[in-house]
Amino acid sequence: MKNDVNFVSDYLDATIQVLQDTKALNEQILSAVDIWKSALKNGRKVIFCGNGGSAADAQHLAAELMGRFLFDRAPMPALSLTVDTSALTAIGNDYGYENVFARQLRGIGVAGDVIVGLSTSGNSVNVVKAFEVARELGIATIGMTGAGGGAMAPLSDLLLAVPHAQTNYIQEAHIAIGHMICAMVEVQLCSPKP
Ligand SMILES: O=C(CO)[C@@H](O)[C@H](O)[C@H](O)[C@H](O)COP(=O)(O)O
Ligand SMILES: [Zn+2]
Repeated sequence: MKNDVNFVSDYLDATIQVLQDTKALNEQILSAVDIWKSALKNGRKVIFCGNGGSAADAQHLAAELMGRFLFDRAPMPALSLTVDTSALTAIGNDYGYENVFARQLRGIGVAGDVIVGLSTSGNSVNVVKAFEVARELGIATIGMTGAGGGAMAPLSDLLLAVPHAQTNYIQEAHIAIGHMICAMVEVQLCSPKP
């Protein structure tokens, strides 16, 4: 790979292809915008979770809403369940890693919130368990996954399944989708501060 002169070009071609194929999710992405907007308009919040690179994406997207995306405006309530190392280690240690998101969601989630679970396989058990709790509490579930959606598919009110099977390419499409949703929610819900 070190001497593969085509690697960069081939990699980017593959990324571009996955992003092209992600256009097939147009309707679902617009539906996600409506779900986020409706939660935020009702004073509810957008909650994110995921593992590894998807944990980074979860935090990244929550920060776009709490901070700013394209322009200065009021903060939108959002958080990621991946950020509190004390909660993650205590819950992981005492109740098992599979419960790290579900237990936090049970603690802070209320009906009308929305949870966005990012998992390229769709099979990360801690995200699946969070979706089960969300269903119990009346929290809308948006799954951001790879092709098929795995175990999250039947638990997702809305599934954004990037049509690819390889984690890195799926993650690259996830962050593009997340950014698009943030942009549309911000423009449709907020006025720029004068
Ligand atoms: O970022 C990457 C790979 O690009 C890794 O950290 C990756 O997120 C981890 O292996 C995750 O545990 C994968 O979990 P998931 O996407 O199947 O839920
Ligand atoms: Zn990664």
